[in-house]
Amino acid sequence: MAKQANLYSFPSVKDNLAPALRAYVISCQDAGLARHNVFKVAVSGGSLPKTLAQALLAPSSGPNDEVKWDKWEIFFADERAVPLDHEDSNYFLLKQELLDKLPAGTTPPTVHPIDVEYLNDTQELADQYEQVLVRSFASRDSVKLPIFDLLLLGCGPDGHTCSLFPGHELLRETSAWVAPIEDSPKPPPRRVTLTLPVVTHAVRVAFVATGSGKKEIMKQIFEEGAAGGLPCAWVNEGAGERASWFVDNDAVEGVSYPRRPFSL
Ligand SMILES: O=C1O[C@H](COP(=O)(O)O)[C@@H](O)[C@H](O)[C@H]1O
Repeated sequence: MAKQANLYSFPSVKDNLAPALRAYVISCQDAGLARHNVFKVAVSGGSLPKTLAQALLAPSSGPNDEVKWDKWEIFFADERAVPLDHEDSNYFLLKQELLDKLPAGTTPPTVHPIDVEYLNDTQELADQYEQVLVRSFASRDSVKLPIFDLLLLGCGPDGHTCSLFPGHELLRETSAWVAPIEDSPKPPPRRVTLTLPVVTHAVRVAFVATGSGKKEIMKQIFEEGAAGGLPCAWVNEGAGERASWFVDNDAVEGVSYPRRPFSL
């Protein structure tokens, strides 16, 4: 049986969670660079970019603590079908919180936003984004699934992750890498998302969830497991010990699940 997802809980986001997340991301980066000289990562929107910025914009403490931005290839775990300068855009959020704040003189990462030419047709938008993945991860004929070095994901208060929502038929998608959704229960309704098989096949999956507003859903995810039907729990089941949760104590207060002391 696959080992369980790791749950790391910290008293403070700024002082404990962010530094641990930074160490974790850098270790995934270094492993990716050792494998193929590039770090392929996909990121969520929502509350994640802000915490990620706290982690990654901190000054480096030495040669083993360097974010090698020029080697990063950044994709979006999900995206809303809106222009890239729209306040609902996950790209816009990441740009505002993180990309625009990289220190002067940094060679920027390669970033892959959606192609806004296809905003009126979410199937085409998803197909075009899948082609972006095909070009980056080799031809679709020769790879069954793209294997990201790391996925950095959020967890909604309903247990959704990416734009994979509880009870939605998209959870049954087995062949597409990127899928459209026209009826997201959380606005805006029209989006594209990585599919569950892509998520569970990543080398590493890191969730970030903070605040007492996540407490009830964390209980369901960790106490009921995949049987509870929540997308985040399905990722935990599919990825096993390759999944790690970076949460604050407020988010998991009263949750019965073993916490691990954070170490790499
Ligand atoms: O709609 C979305 O929500 C989730 C969760 O957001 P959070 O604010 O509760 O962290 C996010 O991960 C996803 O990328 C986004 O499109």
